Amino acid sequence: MESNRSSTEGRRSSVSSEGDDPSLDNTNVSETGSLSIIVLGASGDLAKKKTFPALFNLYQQECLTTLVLRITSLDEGAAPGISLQGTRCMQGFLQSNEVHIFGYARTKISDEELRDRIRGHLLQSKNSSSGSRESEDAAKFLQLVKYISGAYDGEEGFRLLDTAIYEHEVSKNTQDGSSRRLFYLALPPSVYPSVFRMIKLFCMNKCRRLGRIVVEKPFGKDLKSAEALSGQIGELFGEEQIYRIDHYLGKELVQNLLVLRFANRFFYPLWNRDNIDSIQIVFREDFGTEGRGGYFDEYGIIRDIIQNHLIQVLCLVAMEKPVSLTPEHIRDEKVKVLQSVVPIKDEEVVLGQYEGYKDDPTVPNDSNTPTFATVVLRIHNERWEGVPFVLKAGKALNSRKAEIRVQFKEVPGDIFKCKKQGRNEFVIRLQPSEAMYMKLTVKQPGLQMSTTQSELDLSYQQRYQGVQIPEAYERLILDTLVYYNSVYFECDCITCRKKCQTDKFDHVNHQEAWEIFTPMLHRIDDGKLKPILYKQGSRGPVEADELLGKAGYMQTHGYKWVQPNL
Ligand SMILES: NC(=O)C1=CN([C@@H]2O[C@H](COP(=O)(O)OP(=O)(O)OC[C@H]3O[C@@H](n4cnc5c(N)ncnc54)[C@H](OP(=O)(O)O)[C@@H]3O)[C@@H](O)[C@H]2O)C=CC1
Ligand SMILES: O=C1O[C@H](COP(=O)(O)O)[C@@H](O)[C@H](O)[C@H]1O
Repeated sequence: MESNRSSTEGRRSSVSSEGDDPSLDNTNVSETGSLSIIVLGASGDLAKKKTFPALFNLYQQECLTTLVLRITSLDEGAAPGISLQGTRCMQGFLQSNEVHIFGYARTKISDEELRDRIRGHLLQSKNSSSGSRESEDAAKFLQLVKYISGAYDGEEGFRLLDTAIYEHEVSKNTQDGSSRRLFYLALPPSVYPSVFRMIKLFCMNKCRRLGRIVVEKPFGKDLKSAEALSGQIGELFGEEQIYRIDHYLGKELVQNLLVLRFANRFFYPLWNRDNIDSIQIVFREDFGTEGRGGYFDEYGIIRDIIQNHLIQVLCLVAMEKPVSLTPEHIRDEKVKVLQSVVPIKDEEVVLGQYEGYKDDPTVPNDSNTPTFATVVLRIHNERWEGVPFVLKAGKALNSRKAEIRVQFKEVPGDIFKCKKQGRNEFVIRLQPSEAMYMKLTVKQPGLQMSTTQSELDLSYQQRYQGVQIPEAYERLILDTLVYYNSVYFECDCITCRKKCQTDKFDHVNHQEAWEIFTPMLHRIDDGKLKPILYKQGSRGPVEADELLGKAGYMQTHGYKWVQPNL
């Protein structure tokens, strides 16, 4: 222990004295070193519900892949070595012989207590038929998890963390400088600045290219703080080391949006102001802040969901066709959309706060924080002038759902009087039960000539039976790891490096998104815009439905989409 510690400190002092020596940015270093994933904020909600389960799934997929490959190789008489190597390069998921996971937070708990907190969440999303193998895998996975307690702004904790990581690296015989460290900040952004500094000072390994930082949304609290945060992180780390995650971009049906819009002829002529009357992008949750009051009250629903998740979806729905699928080209088009959004009017905003929100001891009694918001955005460009984009997000509502609802205009000169059946709608259900369905008017089957509302339905569970749709965070974390392991890494030119990054990391447009929301957020922070109380388990304030009506949305009465049975 003593010798490890002193060697860590020796290493550290040489790092700090070398400062920004370009030789540290050694792009030729081997990619074979041990991998340490450090989850900061390991005691929290994101870590237990999403980060650790995603890591577990990646860990498990590696086990399964290896197994399947062996069988395939034997059956086909292929050389097993080649197949295995090929898969490792392509997928490179978490290899138990080289990965270690470190949780870090202030809460004083033991390794075992952290494992107990996580265990149930690892198995929650799994189907019970493979129960005992899952539990065995979970037990093995949890043995890779170690916990270190410390402050976010104190040297001591980060030195302990560095020592623990270093011990792991030494145990894997990793050449100094070739170890990989991925720091995942599952923390409220208010602590990012000190955490960035501590990581840089005490935990960043020698080879700059092999140290990565993953940061969560919201990146800042408004335009000014986001710019300040960018400046702080930019002084300490290279842009290629930073991954800004928006997990909505990793959801299957969000990933599908570009394909849907730009690989299908159907949508081309219809996707514009001549045909579309309104677009809603909706996020609903049927639970409240549940122990996250300390984080949530500082941010509120607009910073938590609308400024990032829903605005990213809006960009993909509204943008023009990018020149190609490279992240730069996609970002260029997204930025144009954001820059075309006109300032939000107070009369096109409804805020809500659910009754009982302030019962959380971490929420102040006079909190003005919205837990619900409906905001109408207007895009001033040739395609969308006059079409309201209604963004709606709420906690403690009557259901959990995220969807995009595109409502078309009425048929001109309607000879069937089908107005009463409702307008055509195209709905993309992001979750739960991924689906796309088109609500349309058809002849009621039978002898008489009457019309009814029906749907063309693509329900994923039914259409893609047996296909396991990955959780958003699996994709995202895998991307950061593929960036480490990828065969593309052989060529280090910037274009090849970027190949392995899809557009799930939002480097640019958070600033434009903050520009849209900052004035309204400041009015809320100053108490000039106030939330209306709504009952838990309701649809939110009735004023929000009224605003939707004013924006032109027409509800189809008597129609309800029923998820098809298998
Ligand atoms: N929860 C979710 O489902 C998702 C969350 N996110 C993002 O992840 C980040 C973390 O969210 P989440 O895990 O839900 O939040 P939590 O409130 O659970 O906070 C995470 C951890 O951070 C520490 N912490 C909390 N508040 C403070 C504070 N004011 N100062 C210092 N440390 C604090 C606590 O650890 P300790 O006290 O032990 O140090 C806590 O366990 C946020 O940016 C959020 O937007 C993104 C997607 C989904
Ligand atoms: O980013 C966040 O997302 C979750 C909801 O994520 P989902 O993938 O389950 O829809 C939300 O609960 C949380 O408040 C927010 O920070």
